[in-house]
Order: sequence, then C-alpha cells, then structure tokens
Amino acid sequence: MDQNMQKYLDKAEVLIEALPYIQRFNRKIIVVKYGGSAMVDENLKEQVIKDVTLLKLVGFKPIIVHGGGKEISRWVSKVGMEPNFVNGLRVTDAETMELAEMVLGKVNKELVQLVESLGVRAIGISGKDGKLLTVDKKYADGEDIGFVGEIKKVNIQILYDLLEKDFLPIICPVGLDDDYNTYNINADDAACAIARAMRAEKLAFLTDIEGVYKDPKDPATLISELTVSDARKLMDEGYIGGGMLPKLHNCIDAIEHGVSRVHILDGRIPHCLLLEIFTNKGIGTAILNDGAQQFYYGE
Ligand SMILES: Nc1ncnc2c1ncn2[C@@H]1O[C@H](COP(=O)(O)OP(=O)(O)O)[C@@H](O)[C@H]1O
Ligand SMILES: CC(=O)N[C@@H](CCC(=O)OP(=O)(O)O)C(=O)O
Repeated sequence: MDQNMQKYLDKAEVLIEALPYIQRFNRKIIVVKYGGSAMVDENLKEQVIKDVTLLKLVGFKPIIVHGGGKEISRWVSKVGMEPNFVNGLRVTDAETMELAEMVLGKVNKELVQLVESLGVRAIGISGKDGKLLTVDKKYADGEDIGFVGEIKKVNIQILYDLLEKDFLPIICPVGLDDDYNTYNINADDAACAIARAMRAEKLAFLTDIEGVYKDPKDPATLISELTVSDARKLMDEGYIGGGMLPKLHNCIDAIEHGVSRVHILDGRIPHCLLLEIFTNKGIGTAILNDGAQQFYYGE
C-alpha cells in the first residue's frame, strides 16, 4: 500500500473511532463554559470555536456560556479604577457594571461572528434577553459586593427555541433582578445554572490550568477523577483556592442536579474539547457522583 493511501486510511480510522461518541451525544445538550487563556490567545480562541462548531455539525446541541473577566479587568484599569474581587467574584459598583456589560457584549458578538464565519448559525444573547437569567443580589460571605447576581431562574424556553431552530446559543453572564436592575454574574455560575436547568448531558469548564491539583504547586498531584465527597473534603481541608473554589462548587452543584458529566479542562491544550469528547484519553479533571465510575466509549 502506498504511503498516501495509509494516510487516508488512518484518517478514516479516526472518524470511525469517533462513531460511538457521536452516537452517544447525538442531539444531547453540551454546555461549554469558555473563559481563561483560551479567550485571550487568538489561535486557541479559533480552535475552541472550531471544536464547538464541529460538535454542532455532527449533531450535538452545544451552548456556549462565556466569561471575559480578564478583559473586564483590563478596561476597569484603563479607566483608572482598581479591579477588586472577593471569593473570586468581582466587586461591581454601577460604573464597573456599565463597563462589564459593554465588554461582555463585545466579547459575545465577536464569538457570534467567529461561529458564523465557520458556517454555523449563532445567536448571542445576554441573560437579560427574554429574561433568560433572573437574579437576586448575591453576597460574598455576608459582604455587600454590589451588582453581583445569584441566579434564581433560567428561562429555558428561549434556549429550547433557539436549539430547535438549529442556532448555537452564545450566552453572556449578565442578568436582571425582579426590578429590572442589571447584575454581573460569574460565568461559572451562569454555565452551571444553565446546564442544570437544561438537564445537559455534559458541562465542560475550559480554564487556565490542567485540572484540579491536590497541591497546586506540584503538577504530579493532578486529580483525573474526583468524587463529590472527595471534592468537598479537598475544599474543607483548604487545598482549593482562588477561582477554583467557585468552579468546584458549581461542578458539585451540577452533578448533584442531574448533569451527567462535568469536566474541568485545560483550555491551553489545543482541541481539548474534542480530545475529551471523542477519545478515551481522560484529560483534565472529571467530577463524579460518589460511587460512579467514568465510562469511556471506544477502547
Ligand atoms: N487545588 C487547585 N487546583 C487547581 N487550581 C487551583 C487550585 N487552587 C487554586 N487554584 C487556582 O484556580 C485557578 C482557576 O480559576 P480561575 O482563574 O478563576 O479560572 P477561569 O478564569 O477559567 O474561570 C487556577 O489557575 C489556580 O490558580
Ligand atoms: C461577578 C463576577 O465575578 N463576574 C465576572 C463575569 C465574567 C467572568 O466570570 O469571566 P471569567 O469566567 O473569564 O473569569 C467578572 O466580572 O469577571
């Protein structure tokens, strides 16, 4: 057999290997929380968006929930203010809220543009549109942190309508309270609430780190499968800090409320989403119900 023929056969083999995964997730909802470095680096950005459009085109129903925390901080600094966080949540006064909404809106439309350029119909909405996300004011351990919202209701109908019309929804984490005031929502919270409400098959958090470490200073301590009770134990014992804390809380919340598979993935790895979904490589950290075992299809 000539070399070229072997190359084509290898390609065919890769597609055939993906078959059980394509069947498994056909028409299933997959929520992708897109944030961190994969948003800042243009190459990574294109790869993530290509991955999600591929998921759409092979028959899955992906929903993107995006962040933009780094970009918001850049603009907050630009206007001479100091970005300020409590427990991973941005302290959001009225001026910061205005900036955050402007920046998140811009990020949202850039993502829509990218998806559309790849031949997939996308609709970018914020939690304000169609009252997608209704919030109450959120406090950080009793501390007032301004216009930060805790989601109390997700209008799932609007998302079902978009999915039914074959659009890829791209959601920006801004919402309204009952008095129609604007609130800033942590994007991990938004992704979790949407995955829960839509009973998603999978929720994947793309972030800036390999996954959850027992010791963040020692890469050898990466945990590839973490049960809910072990996750709670790690948090109680102080192994988890910074932005990983709300992320892990959201992972537990999603798993305990019907999302079958929850993953923290390294958005710095090109095509990490495809690797996680279509191979049995098991990258990043999978959060599992107690007693559950990760079930990979294929080999
Ligand atoms: N045990 C841990 N394992 C992994 N990351 C941790 C841990 N403890 C703290 N972290 C920090 O949490 C960060 C991830 O949260 P964050 O930066 O908010 O992510 P994102 O911007 O993607 O939402 C990591 O980059 C790391 O610095
Ligand atoms: C309340 C709160 O903290 N909101 C976040 C919303 C954006 C976000 O979460 O972006 P990343 O996922 O990229 O960090 C913020 O203002 O930074």
